[in-house]
Amino acid sequence: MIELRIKQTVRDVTDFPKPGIIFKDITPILKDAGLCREITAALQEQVKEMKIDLIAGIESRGFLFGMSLANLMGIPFVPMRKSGKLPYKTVRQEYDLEYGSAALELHEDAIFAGQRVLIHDDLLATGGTVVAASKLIEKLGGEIAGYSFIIALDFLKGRERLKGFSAPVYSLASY
Ligand SMILES: O=P(O)(O)OC[C@H]1O[C@H](OP(=O)(O)OP(=O)(O)O)[C@H](O)[C@@H]1O
Ligand SMILES: Nc1ncnc2[nH]cnc12
Repeated sequence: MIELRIKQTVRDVTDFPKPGIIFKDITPILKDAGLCREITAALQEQVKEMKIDLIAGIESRGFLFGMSLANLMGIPFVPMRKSGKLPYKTVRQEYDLEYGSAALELHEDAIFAGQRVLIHDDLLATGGTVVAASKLIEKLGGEIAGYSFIIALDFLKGRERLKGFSAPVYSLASY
């Protein structure tokens, strides 16, 4: 079962990047090409009945499987990046993290009004990042079709923060 494979492979790193945080390190997954293929296929299986025009992936770990998934589905991928990284005109949203604060940006021509967007990230924790990503998509007139994560830290209540966006939330492994 994919959830068990993911949990057996992810590495817990205590006190990173700050004391008290147990960091879910997905880099061991990336070394297992077979598991990466299975994860991408499982992510696709969860959303295959949905109408999705494009996938928006969140820097940096959301790029890894977000791009693979978009490629498998034959649809575009757009990167949502941390402050100051995108070269063209952007829309911007500040947010708080489990361990700090940051801002996300998106090229203003990345999404057209009415396009249905699947937001992908590796991990849902407090939901601060993905709420900021959702606001960026709505600023450009996009519709949020759903949310796709590999891991959800359910004890941090990120799903509850996403309720206001009325879109399904999928994950492959929950803690
Ligand atoms: O639900 P939240 O509490 O907002 O946390 C989840 C976010 O935190 C991590 O990213 P991070 O900001 O550490 O950046 P990285 O992907 O570049 O490592 C993770 O990849 C998510 O994007
Ligand atoms: N505990 C955690 N592990 C990995 N990424 C995270 N992003 C936010 N919290 C995290």
